[in-house]
Amino acid sequence: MTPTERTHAGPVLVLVDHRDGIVVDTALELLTVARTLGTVHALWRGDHPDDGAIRTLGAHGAEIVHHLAAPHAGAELPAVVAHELGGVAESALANTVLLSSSTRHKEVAARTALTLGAGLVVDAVAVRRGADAQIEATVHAFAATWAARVEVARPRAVIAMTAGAVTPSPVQEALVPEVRPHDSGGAADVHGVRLLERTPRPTSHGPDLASARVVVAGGRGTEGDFSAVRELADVLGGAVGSTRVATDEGWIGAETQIGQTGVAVAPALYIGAGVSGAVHHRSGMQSAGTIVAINTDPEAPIFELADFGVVGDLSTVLPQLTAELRRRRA
Ligand SMILES: Cc1cc2nc3c(=O)[nH]c(=O)nc-3n(C[C@H](O)[C@H](O)[C@H](O)COP(=O)(O)OP(=O)(O)OC[C@H]3O[C@@H](n4cnc5c(N)ncnc54)[C@H](O)[C@@H]3O)c2cc1C
Repeated sequence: MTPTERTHAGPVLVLVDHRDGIVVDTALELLTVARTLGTVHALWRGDHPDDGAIRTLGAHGAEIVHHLAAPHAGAELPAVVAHELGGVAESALANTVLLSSSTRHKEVAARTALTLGAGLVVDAVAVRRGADAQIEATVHAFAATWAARVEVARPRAVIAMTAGAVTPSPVQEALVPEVRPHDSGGAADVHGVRLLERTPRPTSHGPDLASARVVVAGGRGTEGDFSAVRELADVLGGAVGSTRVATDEGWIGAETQIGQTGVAVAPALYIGAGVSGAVHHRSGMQSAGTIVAINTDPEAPIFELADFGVVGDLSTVLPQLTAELRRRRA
């Protein structure tokens, strides 16, 4: 491959996640990274972004917002999102695509890379340009016991970034992005899959787990009673997480599971209550800024990585902690 073939120059396209029309933190993180790599384009799927959302995107460096109404059934299927993301990347001449490394978006990332013939990196915690403008990324491998630096060896790159890996920051002078409408490209079944049924799962009213700044997780030690975990998460404005034991037991929804086969989180604060710290769980939370462990067993492996530990019964410690936080806030 010649140096010209290897270049990743051109705009960087960011898939923007939003909730009820409000840009989520992970999207702001991606925009913050994107502008260190090149001109920033954002892809907004769903109802037209309102003025506030467009201002937020401009404040974080987006020069162009591509809008795709995506009104058809099955619009959220990864095959469909990937098809549309790839199409917009082609039309915008974007050789680099950034999206969040959530479970669903990893599939979108893989499919988009296939569509574009791009090099794919998932679970990236940092992205930069190398000496010859190639995209390089740092990924955490083997339950985050290794940090690996990789270079994308194709002219195009699709990078899925771990939530919370960077701190989002606005540009000094906000941009006023141009909004470009796009066609959604037809019904879902043209992409080889068709939506048969959609059943919303009951979710907590707290922030999104993958991008939450505070996560309070409960494990087997809760014995199925997550009320103290939820109360502490509420008072801290955090998300509730869990171990696989807790989800396998049916104590809490599978969408809260943190770890190798669950969600990877990197909050500023992780509190684990009745969680042993098994390697499969650690791989999803050990990038947290500060780790607090509450466990009756002083030999529990989670204490090896905890910044603060309490050896005690969570049914006593959590309510005390919650009460003290409430008292201080009052
Ligand atoms: C292929 C594979 C993939 C997996 N993927 C995941 C994954 O994604 N996420 C995940 O979490 N697990 C995963 N697991 C399971 C993982 O290996 C562990 O079994 C699991 O994380 C343990 O959950 P736990 O900490 O709740 O339970 P345990 O390991 O049983 O630990 C419970 C802890 O609670 C403490 N405790 C008990 N009572 C109290 C109390 N009253 N107060 C305070 N502490 C108390 C105990 O001392 C103990 O340390 C996976 C396993 C496999 C094989």
